[in-house]
Amino acid sequence: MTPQVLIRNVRIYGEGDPVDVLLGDEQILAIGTGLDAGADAEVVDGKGQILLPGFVDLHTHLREPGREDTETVDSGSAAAARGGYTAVFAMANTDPVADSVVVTDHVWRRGREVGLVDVHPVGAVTVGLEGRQLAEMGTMAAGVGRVKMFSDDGKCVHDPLLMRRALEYSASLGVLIAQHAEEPRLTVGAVAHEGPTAARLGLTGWPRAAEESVVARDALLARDAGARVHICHASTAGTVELVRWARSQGISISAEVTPHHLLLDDSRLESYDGINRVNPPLREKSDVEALRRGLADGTIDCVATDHAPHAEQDKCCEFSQARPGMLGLETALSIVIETMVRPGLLDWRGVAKVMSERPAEIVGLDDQGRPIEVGEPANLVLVDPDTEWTVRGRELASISHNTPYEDMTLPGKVTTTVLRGRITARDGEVFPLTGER
Ligand SMILES: NC(=O)N[C@@H](CC(=O)O)C(=O)O
Ligand SMILES: [Zn+2]
Ligand SMILES: [Zn+2]
Repeated sequence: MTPQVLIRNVRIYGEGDPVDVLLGDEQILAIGTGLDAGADAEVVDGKGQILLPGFVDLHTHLREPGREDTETVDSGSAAAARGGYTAVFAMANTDPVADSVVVTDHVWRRGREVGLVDVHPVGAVTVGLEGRQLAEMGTMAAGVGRVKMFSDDGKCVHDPLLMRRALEYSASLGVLIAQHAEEPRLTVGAVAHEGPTAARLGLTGWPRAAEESVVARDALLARDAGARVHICHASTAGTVELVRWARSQGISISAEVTPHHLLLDDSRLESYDGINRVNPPLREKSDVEALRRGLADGTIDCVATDHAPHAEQDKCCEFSQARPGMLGLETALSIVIETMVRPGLLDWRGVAKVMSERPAEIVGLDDQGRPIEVGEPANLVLVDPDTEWTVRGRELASISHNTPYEDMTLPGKVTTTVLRGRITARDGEVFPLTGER
């Protein structure tokens, strides 16, 4: 049995008067004032803080197996717990690729052993992410890891016939296909957003149409297959418009935006620092604005980090040689506060929606993103909205340090994360089930 946790004087969703919340045995036991806990209960002072459902990340790269020098299930889980996450989806572009139940079950088991966050493996859509042959989605879905989401992320499933078949299978299996929308013929050698900045800097451009053409195509394929499609890391104003249109047609489409696409634009590239290289690339201010508005009005369903750890030698090199990707798990909430809450585009209910409820719904997790009520699973995060902190890559829990926010002072901090009634992170310290960190 999990020892009880009593959170005192906290405002649920940042609304109403402060209350006490008693957690025990995986569930919320009581909500009220002046609650009493057992003698061995852990008491957390929630004064001035906000209680939200634990965050769910549909897009995380944990690099295990294959690049354990850059991140592992262990280190990535620590980053997730510190960032307020209670569930993450670990992308399939590992080495070996997660295109078989052996790999997906391994990732799931490692996650359970570490116990800091529920690590849900994402299965590859095609064998080896090569885009030629469908992977055994059904076998992965039936494994102990119960794969619920499939993606070739890192690469686009660009063959329309294969994508169509994948969508058809996914509909019958009841799983989700997440597409990295990138028409590869339009992005040969591309390293930066195609626009005035890339032209001036002499960087090969990645046009918006490379993303948007695949979003449009996949919306139509999903319509015809009677399937759902999820768009990874939406980065352009046009993608927001296309998702809006598709939904108005009754098409089952969902989309995520990353924190970095909500905050940063391609003016960052002036320094030629590889830290700013990411797929899809940082776009223009007008795209950032459209993505924020799209997230605020629900056209974009959720925030997903695309946490992409890379080794120093793979980032600290010529811009065009740098690997694309940025850390995101520990900074996501602060970026959402900075870009959405502070400007008045989202309230705390809205944060709960885009960081927890919608992602859980999209992928069909029934124990996450739940209302904060008695009897519901105790997967929760406690947030101090009034504090500020300065990001230092070396102080993050990830093995890699490639944060684009180095030395930036950001608002808001996760103080405590609770998974099934057990504290997984508190004031930056993490509490794994295994002692081998
Ligand atoms: N986002 C990135 O720039 N990189 C991701 C792959 C991906 O999400 O496309 C990675 O695996 O490093
Ligand atoms: Zn991607
Ligand atoms: Zn990714």
